[in-house]
Amino acid sequence: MHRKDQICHDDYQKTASWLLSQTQHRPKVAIICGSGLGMLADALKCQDSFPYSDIPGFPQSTVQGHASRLVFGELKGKTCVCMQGRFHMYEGHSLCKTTFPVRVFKLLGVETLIVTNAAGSLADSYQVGDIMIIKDHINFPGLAGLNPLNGPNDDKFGPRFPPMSGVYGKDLQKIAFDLCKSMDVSQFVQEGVYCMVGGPNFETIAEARLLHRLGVDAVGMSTAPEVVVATQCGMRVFGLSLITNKVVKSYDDTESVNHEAVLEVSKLRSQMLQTLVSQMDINNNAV
Ligand SMILES: O=P(O)(O)O[C@@H]1C[C@H](O)[C@@H](CO)O1
Ligand SMILES: Nc1nc2[nH]cnc2c(=O)[nH]1
Repeated sequence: MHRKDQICHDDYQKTASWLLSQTQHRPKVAIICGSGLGMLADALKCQDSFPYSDIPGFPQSTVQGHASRLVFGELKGKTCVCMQGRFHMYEGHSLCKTTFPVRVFKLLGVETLIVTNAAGSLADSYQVGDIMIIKDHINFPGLAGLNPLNGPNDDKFGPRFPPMSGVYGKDLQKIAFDLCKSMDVSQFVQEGVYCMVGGPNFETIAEARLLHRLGVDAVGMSTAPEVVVATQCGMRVFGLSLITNKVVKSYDDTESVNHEAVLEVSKLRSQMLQTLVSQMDINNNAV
């Protein structure tokens, strides 16, 4: 029995079949664009694009800075599909809806998922504008029982109890580091642990201190559910956080973060991120 908010295999298949009937592209790589990072899709050649409102079964994005389009195209010889706008739990979507596109991508034949997000830094050494290569995540909603894999397991997508160690592929991280060196931007590049919180409010100072003590380098409101679902169905995952602000950890600090500032920094660094993602040699499996 499926609960009302659960989605069955046929629902994913219907959306995938519709997309396959509308485009000749057969993507192997999917890219999810974080807040203000939608221009990553601009690098795609021979584009076919679909507003989410035209795609059967697709959720709608409600957040400023997230255009609602799925863009197919070629990137450095790879066929890609790019989400210009993701879905967040705080928008009121169930986690199944939030991650709906990832399973659709699996049915399209996608093998690698690239996730990007805007995040606030806890690590003292990070600067606004840095790019953090995600080496692992803490899924706070997941630890509290809010998991997109809850409910009856669909074995066609993967096992009931998928392991989550080594989720972010070391090979792809190394490719990214090497590329950053050759682009001469290593000084802006970090490697760290991303933590998803539910949002939509930003952190209190006590929460920020807690996350810092837990070893979190950057905090945001997305990504982990998508990565969990992609991992369960056997995709390789690579993740990037753009550090849009430093999370306030001191009661003496009078600064505070807001979404407009997040979008502003995203705009400033989106070109570098676009170059990095578009130049990554995903097919190179060298570790
Ligand atoms: O979609 P992402 O994770 O990039 O969006 C972040 C988290 C919130 O949605 C928003 C806060 O400004 O940016
Ligand atoms: N939770 C959270 N999400 C963010 N997204 C961008 N910056 C932040 C932040 O400081 N905290």
